[in-house]
Amino acid sequence: MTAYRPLDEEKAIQIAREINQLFPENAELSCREIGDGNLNLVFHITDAANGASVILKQALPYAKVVGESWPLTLDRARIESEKLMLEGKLAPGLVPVVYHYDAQLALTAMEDLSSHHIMRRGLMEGTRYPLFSEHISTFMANTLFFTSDLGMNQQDKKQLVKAFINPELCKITEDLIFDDPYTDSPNNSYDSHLEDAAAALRTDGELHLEIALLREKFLTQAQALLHGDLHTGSIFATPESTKVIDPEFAFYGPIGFDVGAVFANLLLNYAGQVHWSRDEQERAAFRTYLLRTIEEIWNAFDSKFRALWDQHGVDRMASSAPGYRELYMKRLLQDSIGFAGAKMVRRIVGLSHVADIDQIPDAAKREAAQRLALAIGTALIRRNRKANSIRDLLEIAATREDVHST
Ligand SMILES: Nc1ncnc2c1ncn2[C@@H]1O[C@H](COP(=O)(O)OP(=O)(O)O)[C@@H](O)[C@H]1O
Ligand SMILES: CSC[C@H]1O[C@H](OP(=O)(O)O)[C@H](O)[C@@H]1O
Repeated sequence: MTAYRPLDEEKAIQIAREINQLFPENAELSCREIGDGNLNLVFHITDAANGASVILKQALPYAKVVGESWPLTLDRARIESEKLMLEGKLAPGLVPVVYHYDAQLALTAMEDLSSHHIMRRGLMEGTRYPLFSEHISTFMANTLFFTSDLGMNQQDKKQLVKAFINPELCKITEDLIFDDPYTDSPNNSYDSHLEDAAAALRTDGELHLEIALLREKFLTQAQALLHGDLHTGSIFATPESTKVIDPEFAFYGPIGFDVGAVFANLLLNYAGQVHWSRDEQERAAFRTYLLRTIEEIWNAFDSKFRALWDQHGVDRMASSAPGYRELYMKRLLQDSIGFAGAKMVRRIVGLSHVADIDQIPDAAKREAAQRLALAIGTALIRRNRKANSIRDLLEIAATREDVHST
């Protein structure tokens, strides 16, 4: 049995050689550590002879972004590999293939997706993804419906809840999204020009009530097996293809948390367009594209989820009680809007930010993007329980304006 040890590039090559059938015995392999996320090591290994390649992802026993002072369970590597394999069955073609999982090394060998781009980067460069709404709505409808009490055996579901208990990673979300931004937490991090906006978040009782309710949902509602961190940095895309990676935050939670994550990250890019677009015309066009994408995602998700319910629903009461389905879908929409808002706010004042905003070099433009993201995020949080349609979200985004400080 191999004991756990963090790999370096040389050791990663050795491990790749030991994994059956990844590479021919005498292959000349090269390796680069390419991890740019907050938590893990990611090794890209290539065979010089034919360009064949593989990704080895290894969990560290602490959060990489903070260091050894923030210990973190290695079990997240098991959760990630098992979730990826389940997603591969429920949403074929929309996740990388898992070749191998090593529990001792907390390591997953998976398909190399370097032919794709991280979607966050693509959006920052102005790339459009015409099939994204189709793909991500299928991914979410299939993975969420078939792991919920609506779409799977309810006794088996309880076993899945147990297998995906993920307390340490849930605690990160509970703190970073549903607590820190609303108090004077040492985890928070924001530009000094935002002090007034950050202070306002700490004293806004109406906002705190909505966040407390969303937090309660996140803590208690085992509705479906979530990806748990479905942001555009966890999506590889080309105009033709979409692949979702990095489900180490997976657990049984409220469906709107995944849907809201997608909305939030498209809206963070929307705010960042104050810089990423070349001129006002391009900005308006790209923002229209982003809002249209959100609308398409919701509409496609809603109709695919309902169709799965029609064809594969297992819960007699849920399928037959008059008005239940309408209420269920309306609550999903409201939750998605609320969680989207919470996820936007945390990326501006909390511990971990997004490149769409942080990599804006000009301070005045960055501030405009940050304030726009906060204005949209807080408005979504306030609206969530009153929302009736995806148009509520679109109207909120479209009517908040860029505010330049200079
Ligand atoms: N299957 C893959 N194929 C190619 N590159 C990958 C793959 N998985 C991860 N990466 C690269 O590693 C980076 C970090 O991966 P990610 O899973 O997001 O790590 P973390 O869990 O630390 O956030 C990604 O942004 C991407 O550049
Ligand atoms: C200390 S973890 C902060 C943050 O990082 C995770 O993102 P990723 O794994 O994609 O880098 C997650 O969003 C956490 O909230």
